[in-house]
Amino acid sequence: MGVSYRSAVELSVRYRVALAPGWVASLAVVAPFLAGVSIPPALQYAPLVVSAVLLGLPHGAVDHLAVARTRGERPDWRAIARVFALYGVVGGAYAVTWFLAPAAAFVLFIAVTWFHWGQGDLYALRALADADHLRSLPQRIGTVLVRGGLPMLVPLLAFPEWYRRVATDLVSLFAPDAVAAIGWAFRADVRTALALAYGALVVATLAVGFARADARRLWLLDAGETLGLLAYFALVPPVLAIGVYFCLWHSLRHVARLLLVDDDATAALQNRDPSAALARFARDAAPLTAASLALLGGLYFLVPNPPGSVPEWVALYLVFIAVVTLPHVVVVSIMDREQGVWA
Ligand SMILES: CC1=C(/C=C/C(C)=C/C=C/C(C)=C/C=O)C(C)(C)CCC1
Ligand SMILES: [Fe+2]
Repeated sequence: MGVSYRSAVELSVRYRVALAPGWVASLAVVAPFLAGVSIPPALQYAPLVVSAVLLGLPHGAVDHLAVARTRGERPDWRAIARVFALYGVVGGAYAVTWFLAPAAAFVLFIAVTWFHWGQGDLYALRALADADHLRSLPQRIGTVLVRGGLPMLVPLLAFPEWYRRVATDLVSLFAPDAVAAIGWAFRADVRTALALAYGALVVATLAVGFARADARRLWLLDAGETLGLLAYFALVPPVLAIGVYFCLWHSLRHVARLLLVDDDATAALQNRDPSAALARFARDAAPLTAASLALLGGLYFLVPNPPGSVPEWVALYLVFIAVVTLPHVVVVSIMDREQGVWA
């Protein structure tokens, strides 16, 4: 079975709306670093802050409508209630885990994001770019691990001290000493072993894809994105790199996916009116984005060591993102199954 999607929307529109902005943004962000210009650390937090209202947080705020729409149904209150229950149970349990075992919760956050951002790119390659070289399940698993490893592993290899600082900021909201439990991850021998294993996976996955590709152009797109992001995450400090990637790569691609399961938004895209399609998304996402920000405010009062600086507020925001990402991954995995992304 092949992946199912709305081929009704032309490839050029899918490229322009979903894929090109991420390419342009990552090139624009990497350029100053190649030129040796440094960006003040305070400014590096800006994209993550912006992601709370633009694309980032909102991309998950349509989950309550997404499963029904993917199945070609109108979301009724039962469908919506099921997703709310999922968020309450899975997100609630994970929130409790942050209080009880923050270091373990952090490691789980990295692992879940690794999978989730990889799965997003698998969909984008197959359904948005029409790539045909990922023919077997092992290739798809390899691609998910490679794509998710770009934002989650490459920064650990290239900027271990930044990575440790952010990990410390998150864990310290709950227990300042607990970060010692993940000190092993920053050791040179561990990072070298991870780099070798990951490098081998990248080469193997791209090589098998090359051998199986009918359309070399689309394999080139995959290889170009992979190696381009590898350079991007190796050169741009991670808070900035991940902030931009989160909004304009992962979230934008997922928003495009949501537009393609919404009949009215799809019609707008067919009419080459992406603004009308995005306006529909904004309307759908606004209520739960606002509710999420209120919950984030509530979390401030619950953590043992509330934030007092921008990095600490961003850490609190990331903990909140972690909690909502776990149920979000369940929703996206159901969409994957319905759309045959892995099949
Ligand atoms: C900011 C940052 C990090 C983590 C970011 C994560 C894990 C973000 C996850 C966002 C999600 C899951 C969004 C939903 O789709 C690292 C890697 C510790 C390195 C230092 C900078
Ligand atoms: Fe997502």
